[in-house]
Amino acid sequence: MNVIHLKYPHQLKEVDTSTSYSLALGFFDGVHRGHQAVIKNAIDKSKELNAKSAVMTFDPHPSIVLGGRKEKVFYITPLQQKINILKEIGVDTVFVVQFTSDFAKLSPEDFINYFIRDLNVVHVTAGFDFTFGSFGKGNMETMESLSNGDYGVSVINKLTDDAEKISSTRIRKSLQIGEMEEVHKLLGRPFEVPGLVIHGDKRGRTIGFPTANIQSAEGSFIPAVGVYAVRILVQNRWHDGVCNVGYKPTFKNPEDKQLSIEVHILDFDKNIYGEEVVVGWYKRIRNEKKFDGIDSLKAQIEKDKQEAIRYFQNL
Ligand SMILES: Cc1cc2nc3c(=O)[nH]c(=O)nc-3n(C[C@H](O)[C@H](O)[C@H](O)COP(=O)(O)O)c2cc1C
Ligand SMILES: Nc1ncnc2c1ncn2[C@@H]1O[C@H](COP(=O)(O)OP(=O)(O)OP(=O)(O)O)[C@@H](O)[C@H]1O
Repeated sequence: MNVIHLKYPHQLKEVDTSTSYSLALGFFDGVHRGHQAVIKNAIDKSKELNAKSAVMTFDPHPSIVLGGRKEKVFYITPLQQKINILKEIGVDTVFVVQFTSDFAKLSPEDFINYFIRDLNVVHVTAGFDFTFGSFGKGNMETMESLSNGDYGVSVINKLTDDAEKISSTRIRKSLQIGEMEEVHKLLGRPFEVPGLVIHGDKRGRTIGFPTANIQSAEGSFIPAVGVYAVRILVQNRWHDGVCNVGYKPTFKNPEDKQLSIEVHILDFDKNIYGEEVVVGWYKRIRNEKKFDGIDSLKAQIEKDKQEAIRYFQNL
């Protein structure tokens, strides 16, 4: 898959203008099921039209440049992870447009001239609520009416779950409260965080539950503090586990606000310090709490482990 970075006013040096594209348009944070429907349509059209399939996304998130959002925007899939997922889906080319204030000021007509016509796009796919151009003045009707027959347009209907639109905003809210089963359902795959196994305090093995301490990749969002059933990808194999996200109040001073992510991997006894891993999040089991001694903590972790085992047996 080809990744092409563009900045307005852009140079088309990198873009092979003899190639035509069927383009899916949007920010696509999370590449959730709604996004997948948009991208699938662009891929299907590319085959019909003998064109390359492409996704145009933006970086950073428009809200960072424009402001004006009530809720905090963090990335469900930071750019590199989004690119990896698009590659897996089978997209031929990803255009990453740098979202600057000059870009944001483009009129809908100019956006179409520079980013659709100049790139030799023969078909545009976006969702029913896609807007573009300064103040979001352009919508999918504008996209169609400004085409002059130069490109075709597909508008994807609203994909809902429980009668509510599947959206990046909705998924962010679920992540913040640790609703990982909901996130899984809306994304169409578990939420994943890549990271590195680092050294912890080495207390885990002394209480019978050794843990891999994970330093998450920069820019990753960590679900709410608590205990979760997770899977962890180690050396190309997924293993079931139980994960604690939190501050270990049983052992640590509450002032020491150092958030840790640690996974007790089931049936596993290898040394994996320094390994790059991916944590896949499935189900929130409980909140983290302060226990009055090691024995009660151990008993609770054993229960957490049994709950994770049951969960994965029924998945
Ligand atoms: C499944 C699981 C649940 C945990 N729950 C708690 C908890 O509720 N409260 C707490 O203080 N620590 C909790 N811990 C963290 C343990 O205190 C921690 O694993 C232990 O201190 C070893 O960590 P270290 O060697 O990295 O310091 C949990 C750990 C695991 C694996
Ligand atoms: N549930 C959905 N059904 C159909 N199309 C969708 C859906 N969600 C997003 N899209 C389309 O996918 C593209 C990318 O959308 P965008 O990145 O704005 O995602 P979003 O989930 O709507 O985000 P936000 O929560 O920030 O509004 C756009 O063309 C958008 O219209």
